[in-house]
Amino acid sequence: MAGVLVMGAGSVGCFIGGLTQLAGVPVHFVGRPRVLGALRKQGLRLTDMDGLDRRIPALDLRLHDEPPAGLKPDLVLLCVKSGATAEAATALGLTLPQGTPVVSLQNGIGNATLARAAVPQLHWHAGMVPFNIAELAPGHYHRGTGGALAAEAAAGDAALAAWKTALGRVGMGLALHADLAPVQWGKLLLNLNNPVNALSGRPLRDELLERGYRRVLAALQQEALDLLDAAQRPVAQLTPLPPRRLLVLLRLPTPLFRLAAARMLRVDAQARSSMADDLAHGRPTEIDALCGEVVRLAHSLHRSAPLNARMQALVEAWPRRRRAYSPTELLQALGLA
Ligand SMILES: NC(=O)C1=CN([C@@H]2O[C@H](COP(=O)(O)OP(=O)(O)OC[C@H]3O[C@@H](n4cnc5c(N)ncnc54)[C@H](OP(=O)(O)O)[C@@H]3O)[C@@H](O)[C@H]2O)C=CC1
Ligand SMILES: CC(C)(CO)C(=O)C(=O)O
Repeated sequence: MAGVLVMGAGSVGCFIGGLTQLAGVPVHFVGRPRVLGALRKQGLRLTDMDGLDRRIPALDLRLHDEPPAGLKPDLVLLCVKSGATAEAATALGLTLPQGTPVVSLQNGIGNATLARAAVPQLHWHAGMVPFNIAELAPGHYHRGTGGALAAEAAAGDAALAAWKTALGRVGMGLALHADLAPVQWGKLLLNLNNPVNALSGRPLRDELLERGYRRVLAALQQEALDLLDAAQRPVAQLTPLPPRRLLVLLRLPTPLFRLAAARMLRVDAQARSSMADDLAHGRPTEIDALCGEVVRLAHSLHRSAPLNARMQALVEAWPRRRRAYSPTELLQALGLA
């Protein structure tokens, strides 16, 4: 591949862009001063739970504060948070040649569709990142859970196939799907844990070891699954258990859950959801792209999604509260106690 452009050098952009560069592909990173400043000072360090520890010196990083004019990348990775999609897509549309492929590596269902509507001259692909990436220190990004990337691509798509080959050289999987919607909904079900994790104030592993938080997650997922069934939308299985059986697992008493969910608990002790980072830094969250998407699905069926709607309201009210919810408080706040 001649080159990849990362739009939004944050946790996902730096980690996946960095891996792509380690695979021998020239990568350009577009980001904001906080991250670019750190990368200029100390370069990029990538680590993971499986023992990866690689550095890219600052001198070898191509860093930009906006998409560089005249660049013709083979592929663009859109890695901004959902609320920044329209602005980032517009900036890409102003500089990139018509038809440039862009993969949205964002959570939620609608980012690629939104970007396509705003900038139809680029070739938008939905994508999915299954694992957690944390910024452990300025310029240091760490993968704390496992899984392979996924993206939507027609058979024979040259840009995505070349990226898949490149990622394979550094041990990262990329599954290509003709239709990514079932995978995106499967991921959204898992991301319904983001607000639970963010409001718990705890790392993912500690939060998942509290039955009260797991009961909240199971209730949010069950509401979403019932709606997906009613809408006849298929959901891909992204965990060892199918989504409905996962509900049973989540509701088990903790000693049983600990035994039965050993793979799910293979999470770095300090890993937190991306929404926990947003609350900690006072940034807007992606709650509307997660619980909000479930509420919109309900409305499309002339139904309601009261638990997801309530969870969205709790996250939106966080700036007025700023105190973590205990498992009992969260169950009560959702009317589940
Ligand atoms: N982190 C994770 O573990 C995972 C995240 N995801 C998803 O990936 C997406 C990205 O998340 P994440 O990497 O955590 O987010 P980050 O906030 O870490 O990274 C996004 C970066 O993009 C920057 N940015 C925003 N707009 C622009 C722009 N127009 N030009 C250049 N830079 C811009 C942001 O700056 P600023 O903050 O100043 O706006 C920020 O530094 C989200 O949809 C998230 O849900 C999916 C799976 C795992
Ligand atoms: C990887 C996962 C599910 C977990 O935290 C995530 O997508 C996020 O943090 O946004």
